[in-house]
Formats: sequence, structure tokens, C-alpha cells
Amino acid sequence: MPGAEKLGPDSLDGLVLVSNPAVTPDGRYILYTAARVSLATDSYESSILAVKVDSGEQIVLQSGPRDSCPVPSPDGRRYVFARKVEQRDRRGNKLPGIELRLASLDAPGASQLIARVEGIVSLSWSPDSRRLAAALPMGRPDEDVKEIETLPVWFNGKGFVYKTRIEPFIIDVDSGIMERIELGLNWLQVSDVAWSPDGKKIAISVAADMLRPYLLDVYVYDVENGEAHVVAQGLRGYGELAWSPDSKLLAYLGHRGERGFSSHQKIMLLNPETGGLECLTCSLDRNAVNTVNSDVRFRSCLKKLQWTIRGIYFLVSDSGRVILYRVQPGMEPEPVLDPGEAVVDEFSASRDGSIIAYTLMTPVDPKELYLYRGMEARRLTRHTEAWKRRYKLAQPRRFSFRASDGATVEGWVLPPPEGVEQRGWVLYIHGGPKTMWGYGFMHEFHVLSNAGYTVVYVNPRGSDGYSEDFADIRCRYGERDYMDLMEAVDYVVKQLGLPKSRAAVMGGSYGGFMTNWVIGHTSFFRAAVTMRGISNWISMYGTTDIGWYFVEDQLCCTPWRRSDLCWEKSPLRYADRIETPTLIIHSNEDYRCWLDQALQLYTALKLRGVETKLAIFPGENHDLSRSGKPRHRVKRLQLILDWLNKHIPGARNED
Ligand SMILES: CSCC[C@H](NC=O)C(=O)N[C@@H](C)C(=O)N[C@@H](CO)C(=O)O
Repeated sequence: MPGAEKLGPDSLDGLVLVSNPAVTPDGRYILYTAARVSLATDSYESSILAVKVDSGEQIVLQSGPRDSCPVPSPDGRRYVFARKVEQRDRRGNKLPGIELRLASLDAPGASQLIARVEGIVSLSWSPDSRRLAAALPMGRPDEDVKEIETLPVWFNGKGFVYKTRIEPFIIDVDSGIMERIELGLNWLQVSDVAWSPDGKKIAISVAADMLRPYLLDVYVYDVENGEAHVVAQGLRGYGELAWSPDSKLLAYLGHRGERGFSSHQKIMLLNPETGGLECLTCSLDRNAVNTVNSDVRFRSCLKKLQWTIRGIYFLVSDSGRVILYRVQPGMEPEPVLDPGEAVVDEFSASRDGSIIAYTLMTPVDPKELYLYRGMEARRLTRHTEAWKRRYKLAQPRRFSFRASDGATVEGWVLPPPEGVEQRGWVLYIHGGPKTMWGYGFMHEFHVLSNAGYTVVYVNPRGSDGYSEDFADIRCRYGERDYMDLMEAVDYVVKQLGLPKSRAAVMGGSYGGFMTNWVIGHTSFFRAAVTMRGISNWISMYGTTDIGWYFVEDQLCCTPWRRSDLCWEKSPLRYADRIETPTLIIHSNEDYRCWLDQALQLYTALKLRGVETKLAIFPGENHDLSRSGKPRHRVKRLQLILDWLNKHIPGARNED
């Protein structure tokens, strides 16, 4: 029975974000994190819980409020987890970090394992449960003047990282003694570590070329003699690793860069003896990771691929859905858990693959914990039930249309819930561009729909969830992607009857770029909201944390090579054509799309007399809408509603 309350911006309060479903290798327990959004404390109060698989009994393991990321040991008796700690240096600069803690599954409490690290990039237990291989960021920036001689300079959510090296370690869990694994590299960023099931080796994927950090090498470190040797070089992508149960082969999550950063992540089989590499998922032509957008996620430390005796498990993004797949060397990939119009958001499997723990969401259900065993899926938690009962949530409807070049483009409309009159509608453009809209829960969409705005969300060319070719818009930003969106607008007006004079456009990041592009190329929309966006590719070059190479790869230009192209594709170039009242939302620590992107657009609009407003969120970064301080998230939503309400007033019968 749907609730009666309007789902407004502050409905975030009390919502529980379920994440990190970690099954113990013996399949007895599932450990997970539950984070409650609290407006009172302006934080996410996170604790660690467990479910006993056989009885379904729930246990609170760590009551928080800043605990997350449990990683159980192979013997199923202990787990390590992260406790967020905040310190300040002598100058008062925030020093966010975490403490690594060790706890027993049979007794309460926990002890400190590592006092304070900047973060944890990867953890992998030794099979005897006595040690951990870890990839940890080391090195802090200068407290006062930053004296920088390396790249990258900064990273979103982490701050200045020019002194940070991500290094591999072995940690003895009983003594807490940490030993660095020496790879003989001057500069290194480890992306993953994986301890082999026979206990003899640790596989490490690492970027070793500071000027080309997207190139990854794979090392195998011999635990007994302390020697490491390279088994593959120049790979790309996520770089996650998983050993085969017989410790002979490695699964590598990534690609060879066939289509630059538009390439799908693939499961590659790597033979460390011969260096042979084989793609196991190329026939699928889908991205072997979860890229669906959602704003109800919380920190997770689970691996994206896992190799059990039943095969290699991984998630696949497909037409807005996220499906759990499995592949065996020499065989075709097969779906194991297809949730239908839903998203398997994260998963882990027991050692024998007989038990799979996962979180699931749908467009109307925030994430909950599930268990898959013997071909049956069972929901284990109900953390969001009471929250859901309070509100009215409308159900989205899928649509698809044939674009002018013959391709099929997919989208969804989320109308206002029953009893709420439609005031107008919003074309909401996702970021990436290689992410997708689909069956993920979007709290923000329900806020808009409850305020009377139908939300139209489309996966134009450049999006994920389809073929690699569909996702590849390199050198062509603002062309086919723009056409797909405007053809979708035409479709929803003509076929679904949405009123053409009450439309707004909005989006974040690449979606902010596209919003800026749209308003420079059409005056169709009554209002625009551009968030964490891009307005100038020339100044985006060298400031974005996703790398100077991102602009070159995606736009095919640099400020000194084909700069005309960079400028041609910059929304700022068309600022003199913009007439749409535009709200610009940006965070002052957004190192992905730096604040200059917002300031330049704002200044241009102001000077040209276009109605505009710039809202800068202090202390927030690129992820404001997804993991920003809860009160800032509420304020952001309120600003958006105020802007839409101002520019899309009443007059309902004019179409
Ligand atoms: C180094 S290539 C990865 C770039 C990345 N693309 C995929 O998401 C990216 O961060 N692009 C941003 C410009 C962007 O649009 N980000 C999106 C998706 O994360 C956002 O919503 O913030």
C-alpha cells in the first residue's frame, strides 16, 4: 500500500543504504554494511551487520557509526573492516583516512590492525587466513605550499595526490606488521592485489609510467623467495585480478584499449607462465562491469570479479539492467542471475560458488540484500521497507524509438505518482558518457516526479549497456549523441503527449556538458540545470583528475594539437546563442570537472543577460548528488525544484 507523504528533498533522511554483501568463503555468513542517512548529524551512519545463511538470523557486528567494507577471512572466522577517521594536520587541513580493524565473527569487539591510512585500494587474504595482501595509498601532500613535480596533481574525493604512491604490502594480521612488496619501481599506482589459492603467489596490477598511468602491468610476486616478475604489460581498464582455483591462470578485468576509454571492460584470461592473453567475453559485446546510475549507493570494497570452482563471476550492463554472469575458459559467457527489470549491484560468491550474496535494486526499490542458492533468489533484509511505506513512488515506463540513422535508442519516463498533477517534464542526461540509465534506484528522480515533473531519461549514443560501437563517440561529442536526445524529445512530445512548452533539461558531468551543448543549440527548453559540467575542453585539459589523456582520447585534440576541434566541441563557444534560464551547480572541490567550467559559463551568461544562478557547494566534490553531505544534497534538490518551479509555472492547457 503506497504511502501518502510527498517525497520531497528531505526524504533522504532515514533512508538506509545497503552495500558490500560479502559472503564468507564457507558460505555460513553474509556480512554487509547498512548506512543510515541522517540529517540530524549530517552524515551517513554506517554499521556492519551479518546474516546467518542457514537460519536467516541477523546480527549486528559493528554498530558504527563509521564502519564499512567488511572483508571475511578464508577460514570464515574473522574479518577486517574500515573505520573512517578524521584528523587535521597542524594547519587545520582535513586529513580524511581510515583505520583498518580486525574482528572475530564469534565474539564482539574489534582491534586496530593499522592505525591510519589514506584509504584502501585493494585487500586479499592469504588462504591460511594469517596475512593480507593490500594496496595502500602512501604519502601526503605538503601542508602549506604544494611543491609539485609529478602527475597527477589531484584526485576527486582525495585531494592532492601528487605525493601519493599506491603500494603493495603484506600485513600480518596477528602482529599488525606491514611489509612492503618491492617491485623496483620509482613511481607506482597499484590497482589490485590477489593472493593465489595455493598461498604461493600474489598477483599485482600496477601502473608504472607516470605519464601514461592508464597502462597497467601485471606482476606475480613469489611469497617464498620475495621475487616479482612481470607477466603482462601495457594492458588497460580496471585491472582487477582473480586466480583460478588451481592457481595456474589469472582472470584480468580490462581491455587492450581497442576503442580507447570507450572500450568495454572484458574478462581476459592471462597465463602467467606464457604471457598468453585471451578474451573470454568478447562475443558478448557488453561491458563486463556495472555502470548503471544510482544515487543510493554506499562505499563497497568487493571485487568486481571472482573465480570459484564454477567459473569466473562478473556483472554485465545490458540495456539498463545489470546481470550476474559467469564464464569458464573455453566456453561462452552465460547469465547466472538475470533479475529482469532490476540491477544486481554488487555480489560475492562462496568458495564453491553454491551461495551468492548480492544487493538488488529496482527503479522503485532502494538496495536490499539477497541470497541466491540452488537456482532460487531470496531477499534477506528489509532496511528500506518502512521508508518506502511513507512515500508515493511512481513506476517508470520504458520506451524505444528508431533514431534517424536507423539505430534503436532506449529510454524511460517516470511520471508523477497518482494524484500529483503534471506540471512539466525534464530531460535528464546521464554522465560518462559511458554509463547508462536503467533500472537503478534514483532518489532524485522521485523527488522530481513527486513535484509534478515527468522525468525522461534516455541512453543516447555514447551510453553503456549496448555494443562497444554504440558507446564509441570519440571525436564526435555533440553530434549523434545530441541528435539521439533531441529525437527522443520529439518522440516523447509526439508519441507520449508530453507538453512541448513545459520542458526543462538537466544533467551532470558529461550530462552537464550535454546540457550546456543543448542550450547552445536549441531554445526548446524553458529552463536548464547544469551540474558538475564541462563548458570548455581546452581548460578541461590538464585540470581533470580522470587524466589529461581523457580529453585527447575522447575529443581527439589537445590545447596545442587540433585546438580548433577542442574549441568547436566546447559549449562555451556557443554561449552567445544561449537564451535558456540556467542554474549552474558545482562543488568547489570538484577535481573531475573543475570549478572553472562553471565559472566560465556563468560569467558568459551573466554578461549576455541570460537569467542564471551559480550555486557553489563548499567542501563537496564531483559526487555531491550521490555521496555529498546529506544537508547539502537536500539543499541541492531544493535549488533544482525552485529553479524549475520558477521557470515552468502553471498555464497547463497551452499545448
Ligand atoms: C578515464 S576515462 C573515465 C571517464 C569517466 N567516464 C565514465 O564514467 C568520467 O568520469 N567521466 C566524467 C566526465 C563523467 O561524466 N562522470 C559521470 C559518471 O561517473 C558523472 O555522473 O559524474
